[in-house]
Amino acid sequence: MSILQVQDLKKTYGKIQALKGVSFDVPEGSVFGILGPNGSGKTTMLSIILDVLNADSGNYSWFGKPASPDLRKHIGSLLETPNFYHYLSAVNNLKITNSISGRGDVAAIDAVLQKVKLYERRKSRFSTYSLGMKQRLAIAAALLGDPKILVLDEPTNGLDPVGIMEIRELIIELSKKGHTIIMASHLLDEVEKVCTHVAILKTGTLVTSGSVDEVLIDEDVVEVSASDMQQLQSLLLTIPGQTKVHMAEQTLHVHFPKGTAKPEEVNQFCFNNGITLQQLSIKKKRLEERFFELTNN
Ligand SMILES: Nc1ncnc2c1ncn2[C@@H]1O[C@H](COP(=O)(O)OP(=O)(O)OP(=O)(O)O)[C@@H](O)[C@H]1O
Repeated sequence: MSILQVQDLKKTYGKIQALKGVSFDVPEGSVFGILGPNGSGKTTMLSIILDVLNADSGNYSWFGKPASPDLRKHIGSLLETPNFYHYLSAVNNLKITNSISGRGDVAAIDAVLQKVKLYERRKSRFSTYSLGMKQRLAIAAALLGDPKILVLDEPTNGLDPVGIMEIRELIIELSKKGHTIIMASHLLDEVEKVCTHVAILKTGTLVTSGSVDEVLIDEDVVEVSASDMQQLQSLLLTIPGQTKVHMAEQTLHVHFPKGTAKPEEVNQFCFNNGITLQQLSIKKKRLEERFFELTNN
């Protein structure tokens, strides 16, 4: 079931077309990454689906219904880092957040601090926290009221590798606990590690969306090597069905249309033609490689 359906959203700022008719669906339970180079429209998209900004046209629905204040209670969000009080503890900061937003109750504060693994440090001043802990507190604030959905804009921005890893683990943990997470990011390696689905934007246009596997696998690539690489390359150019053969570092990549490569047939073909393969594997594309292919960036 789709938790969010976005249909043909358009938004301009003066002469700038930030979104040029973007549509995609976010499946329930997914960790959905919205990716794109700087200025591609990620923040504009998140601001519209959170009702912070009005679209010029198009629509979106949460749980199959148009946005409403009641539905909004099921969505926690983190668009900008909240202004926490430096001299107050996590607990007291969240009490203030709670009294302003009316989300959750004071009793829920301990629970959200446990979820983001700040419970042990709940009484320490905010000023003593690492950047990663500060970001986890911001996510705790978004979790008040136990929303089914979390919308996060660049949740690892400005963090060091340890902070990034903490947020990654937290997102995976929250997903396991049943939250659907929608996050904008430009850290492709991180997205590949945490996201189940992605939408890729380029200058306001959706380039592709779907499960990470669907987006990554646009063709099959078999990676092979043998003692005589020149001879192998000449032979592979004659194998039925291949669309491209090229040398990549120490191996040869043989491309086939999606879903058609059969490694055992490649092996048999080489063997029948007098070549014993030293290596044979299906090559999986990295999200980074696919992203650059799709956005030409
Ligand atoms: N308030 C605004 N006024 C004018 N132009 C804007 C405004 N906000 C965004 N834009 C422009 O709209 C386009 C999309 O911006 P947006 O911030 O949505 O992209 P983004 O993908 O989130 O970028 P980044 O990764 O740099 O945060 C950009 O060209 C940006 O300059």
